[in-house]
Amino acid sequence: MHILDVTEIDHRINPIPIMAGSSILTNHSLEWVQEKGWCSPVTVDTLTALGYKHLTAVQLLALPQLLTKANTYIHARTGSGKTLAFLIPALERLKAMGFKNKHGVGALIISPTRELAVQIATVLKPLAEAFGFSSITITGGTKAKSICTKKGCMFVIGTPGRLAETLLDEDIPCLKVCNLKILILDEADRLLDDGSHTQQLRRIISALPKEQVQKVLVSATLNSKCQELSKEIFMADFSFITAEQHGAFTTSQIKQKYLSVPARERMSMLITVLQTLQKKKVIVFFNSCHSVKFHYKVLQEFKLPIFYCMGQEKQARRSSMYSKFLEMKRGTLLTTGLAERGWDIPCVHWIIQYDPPHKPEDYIHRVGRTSRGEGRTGQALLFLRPEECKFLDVLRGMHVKIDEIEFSGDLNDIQDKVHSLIADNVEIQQMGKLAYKKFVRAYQCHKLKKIFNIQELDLEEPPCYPWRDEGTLCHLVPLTAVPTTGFVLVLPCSAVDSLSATRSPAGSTSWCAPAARKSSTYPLNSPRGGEGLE
Ligand SMILES: Nc1ncnc2c1ncn2[C@@H]1O[C@H](COP(=O)(O)OP(=O)(O)OP(=O)(O)O)[C@@H](O)[C@H]1O
Repeated sequence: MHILDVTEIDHRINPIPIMAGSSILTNHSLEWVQEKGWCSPVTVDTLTALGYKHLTAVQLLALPQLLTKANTYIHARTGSGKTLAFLIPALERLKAMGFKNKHGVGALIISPTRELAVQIATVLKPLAEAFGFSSITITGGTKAKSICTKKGCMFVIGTPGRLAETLLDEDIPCLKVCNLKILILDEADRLLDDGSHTQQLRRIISALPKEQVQKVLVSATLNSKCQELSKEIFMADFSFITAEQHGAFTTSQIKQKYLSVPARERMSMLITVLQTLQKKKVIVFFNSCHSVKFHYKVLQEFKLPIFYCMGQEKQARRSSMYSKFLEMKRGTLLTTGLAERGWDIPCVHWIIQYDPPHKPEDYIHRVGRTSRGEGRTGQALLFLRPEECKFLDVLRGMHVKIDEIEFSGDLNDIQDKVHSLIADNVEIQQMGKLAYKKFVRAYQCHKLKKIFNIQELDLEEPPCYPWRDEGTLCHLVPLTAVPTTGFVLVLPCSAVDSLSATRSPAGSTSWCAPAARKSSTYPLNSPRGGEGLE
């Protein structure tokens, strides 16, 4: 396989293209690209009207490469302009071959989430209109009738499940794919890593022509597993282009930090951090929807400017929360893996990973939601329990530069407030129990089991939520290992009976207020000279 990287642009294109420092842009103007014959005046005029002047490195690499019709993997760090890198050549190729709306679908773009599909459609819209090309988006909830417009469907963008259903539906004849020329998988590793997506992808591919379709797979993290699987699914060879000379996955403009916080202090620490960042635009990642809801409920009580958006909720609410956050100047969004990939939300100042990412690649995509485009900066904060700090070695192995941050301050007041809030509110208790079950389940299924090992969690402290119950932790550890002091505990009778120190007088399911706990004070300065929160 031929691997073309950014150093090779220097041979192909003079002068050396990359702008100084951490810029994602090249020195090459749109006019220069047009003179090379790589794009038409209509592309240049439209992009210029939108405020673009130069191509980014990945765009400069992808354009001549994709015009050759070769099957290609496109790799470049998060926020470096991969969307236009695959859209511009697709438009140019269809134009060059005289593809018309009447020929049916010319380019099919698949994305793992609805939000990302809509985002790609938004980037495509002005360009497609300028070319006179039609485009439609097919995601969960799209009605078959609305698909067949008079304008046609030259570009189709969608999510795997709904696309598979629609393309295989013979009652929707306007979606003619027999002339398809280009198939693009955005966030390809996510699409190929997920069993249900892969199944839908296979169904889609079965409906496409076997010959003539150029396949383009795009991601900031194209691992070898994804490359092997794609070769098997498509039965094709690929070229690999990367805009990263030193294997970087994220821009150096993201200041990445971590906090080592014992389990019992995590919630108070999160509240403290969010109180400090009230005037910033922040995304906080959790590992389950139940965890998002539980933390939302608790954080609301601290009058923080928060809201949530996650996968398992009605599309209308999800879309409205997404649009709201898009427009906001400040505020905190609590979310799950839904927002991990591709979201191009302007001016996000901070990314907080409260629950560890499921895979190292997810870390890269999560922090990549800040510092996007040219000249933008941002910060990322990873919460780790002390026993999880081995994860830092994995990140550093992926060229992630991450420093420790420490706080000064006493968390006791907030901790007391959280405990009494939970003790007084049955609804929050129930939400917390569910969240805790999901947390344990997610932890058990973690891809990096040697690091995120449920058996190695500090069982003297509650792992994440201030209680455990028989259905979750007690089957994982001998009951004797369950601590009897230092946390709020809700246990069913059987478990409570064996924990005399926490037994309620009635002997029924009990709620025990926190007993004496260690107080913790965080020194002001980071040992490695890191900064505090800004
Ligand atoms: N040539 C360009 N000049 C200036 N800004 C650009 C250019 N191309 C793209 N951008 C901006 O860069 C930002 C990130 O682009 P895009 O969403 O395509 O990134 P990406 O590489 O797909 O990121 P991710 O891997 O996170 O999905 C967008 O806000 C976009 O407007």
